[in-house]
Amino acid sequence: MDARKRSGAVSPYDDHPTVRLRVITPVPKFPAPNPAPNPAPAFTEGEGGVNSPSLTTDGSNGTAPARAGVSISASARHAFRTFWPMTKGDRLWLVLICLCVVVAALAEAGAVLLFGELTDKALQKGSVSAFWGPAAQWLGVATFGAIIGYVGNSAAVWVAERFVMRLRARIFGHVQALPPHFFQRHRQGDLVERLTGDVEAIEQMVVSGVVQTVSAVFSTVFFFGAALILRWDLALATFVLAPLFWLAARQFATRIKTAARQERVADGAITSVVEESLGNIVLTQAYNRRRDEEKRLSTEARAWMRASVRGNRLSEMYQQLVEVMETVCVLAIIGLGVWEISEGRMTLGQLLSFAAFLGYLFPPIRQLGQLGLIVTAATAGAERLLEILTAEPAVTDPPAVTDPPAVPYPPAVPYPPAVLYPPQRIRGVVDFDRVWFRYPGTTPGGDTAMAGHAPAPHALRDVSFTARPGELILVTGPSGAGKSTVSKLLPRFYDPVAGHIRLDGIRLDSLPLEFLRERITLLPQETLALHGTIRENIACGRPGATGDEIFRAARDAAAHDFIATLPDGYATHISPGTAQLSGGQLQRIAIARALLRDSPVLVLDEPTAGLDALSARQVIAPLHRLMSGRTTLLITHDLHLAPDADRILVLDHGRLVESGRHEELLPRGGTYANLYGAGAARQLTPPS
Ligand SMILES: Nc1ncnc2c1ncn2[C@@H]1O[C@H](COP(=O)(O)OP(=O)(O)OP(=O)(O)O)[C@@H](O)[C@H]1O
Repeated sequence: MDARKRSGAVSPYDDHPTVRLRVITPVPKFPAPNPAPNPAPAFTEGEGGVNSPSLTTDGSNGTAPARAGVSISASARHAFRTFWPMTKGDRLWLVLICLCVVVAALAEAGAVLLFGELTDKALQKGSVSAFWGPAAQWLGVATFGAIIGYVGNSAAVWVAERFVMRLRARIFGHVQALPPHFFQRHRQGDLVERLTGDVEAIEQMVVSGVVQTVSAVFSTVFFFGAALILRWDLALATFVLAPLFWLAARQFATRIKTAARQERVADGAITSVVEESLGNIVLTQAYNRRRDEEKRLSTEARAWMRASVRGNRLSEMYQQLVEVMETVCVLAIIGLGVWEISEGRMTLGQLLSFAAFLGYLFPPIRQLGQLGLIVTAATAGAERLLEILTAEPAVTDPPAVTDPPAVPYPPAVPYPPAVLYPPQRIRGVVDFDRVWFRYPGTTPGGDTAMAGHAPAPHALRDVSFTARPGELILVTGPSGAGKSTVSKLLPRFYDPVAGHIRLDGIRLDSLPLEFLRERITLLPQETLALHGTIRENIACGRPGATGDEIFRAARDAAAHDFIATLPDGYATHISPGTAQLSGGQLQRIAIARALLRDSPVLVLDEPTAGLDALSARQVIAPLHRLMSGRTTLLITHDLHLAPDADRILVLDHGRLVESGRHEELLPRGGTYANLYGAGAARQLTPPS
């Protein structure tokens, strides 16, 4: 039996065979963006929900130093307390695994005692008949230990993977509810790294860490107990040396952690560079940026290599130092043993058993010292995840209510006399009532990135208008005027900072989010495709739609004909950024999806942007069909549809500066007339 091997890992960079075989990959430590102590977003035991307390996100890339003033052990305790509740449901398994670990350690201690007996009774005397009894017992104990070890290890892997799966699902669920600006401020590669590597690091602390601690503590107790029984005086002399291992681990902890943190940050940076580069391959090739991109990757790869080499070198140094210390201890004990044998106070079997116990005893002691390294490395991962978990969604569901809101808004248009809440049917009256809005994180003081800067102006200032069912409201204005912001407030990606938005007289923030988003269809500027077939891409407008309904929607969106010419027709696979379909074709699939959704309110954000004249013409008719009978907000620079609009809202610097029909606004010679004139001039100007 290889004592070193069974003892498990010697550094955070090694495998840990005793409990589970996962490479421990320590992670970088993130600062808490709030100066105040950060409350843990505890996973509540009952439903496993995530509280999202006061932490704001700062877009940090993880290279910042550790939280000032918070010791490693305090942040480890904080992280453990935060994630431990997630083991609920598996705790009985954990107890069972720990029992297996304890029994396996006991079996090993028994096997070593039997080895001593075998040496004294059979080996030293050269008696074959005395061999069989202890040999059979040893084999029995070893087989029993192996079976228990197998059961324990398999269960540990199962529980650990379940924990990882559950934690990843929770974090992913939380990330999906975060507002768009969160994703603009975090590189995708870094988020991917957190959802993979960091999640596994937490597992190392919460599940494997607990099992490893139990294993190490009990192994130490058993082997030390057995050594005491054999020769208490030698055993005590050995144990005096135990703090040496702890001291060595302490010396290396901080340096190993720093290297591990740098490696993890570099890992995320490499993923980001690859993703960004491949996602932008056209630009890269068209502008001959290949070498620049290679240089970018090489810079990150070098940082990763440096950190990885440094981490492994430290880890190796630690291992070798510990081995030398062990050798010194073993030699001292053997020297003492030889003296004891020569004096007739000890048998050879006892000495060999004692030396074997030492071989078994050192690794769990070393492991206990080194558990600190594993935990501090995992703590860094925990902090990175906590940063995500404490990022608050910009909007939340209202508390479940069945009654009408306490203060009903006096409707600007006649409503049904009794409004059920949430109403059975939404007519689609959209009402902006003195709405002010500023993007989160653009206020100085609210975001470290903004400190020392002037406040960003409000994206919307005191905007009021009403859109009724069947109306086409065209929202236009110069670039940066706040047009797209209107489209983000309606499906509640954000809430106004002042004023209210209402749907059929009900404040949006008092409607369940899912309910609201089912009734407001947004066609964003970028044409969005999901991974899947064209049929699935259309059907996601209304899950459960029949084949006929999908075909009808595709026909009305003028998409059926081109889909039918594709080799796999509706079964053609597309994905985000697909090059198989043109922008106009993708837009028509998006229109088919929206038609199928059949919601009373429609928000179209630049539906013809990026399309050539022919493609733009091809989507106009389907768009008209889509808009018919609904409340439509059409956000656009393109004023082709302006004469058809029931009202045109002109925004400038976040303010609603003009409102009226095309023929009313044009003669005023204001912002609208300028925009319309500029658009017409653009079309009349021949390309140079
Ligand atoms: N995520 C964001 N974070 C901070 N500020 C933002 C964000 N998105 C937009 N803004 C700012 O809000 C203002 C309004 O932006 P918006 O996108 O609504 O303008 P727009 O009229 O749609 O412009 P364009 O016609 O160029 O699309 C701009 O000053 C813009 O810089």
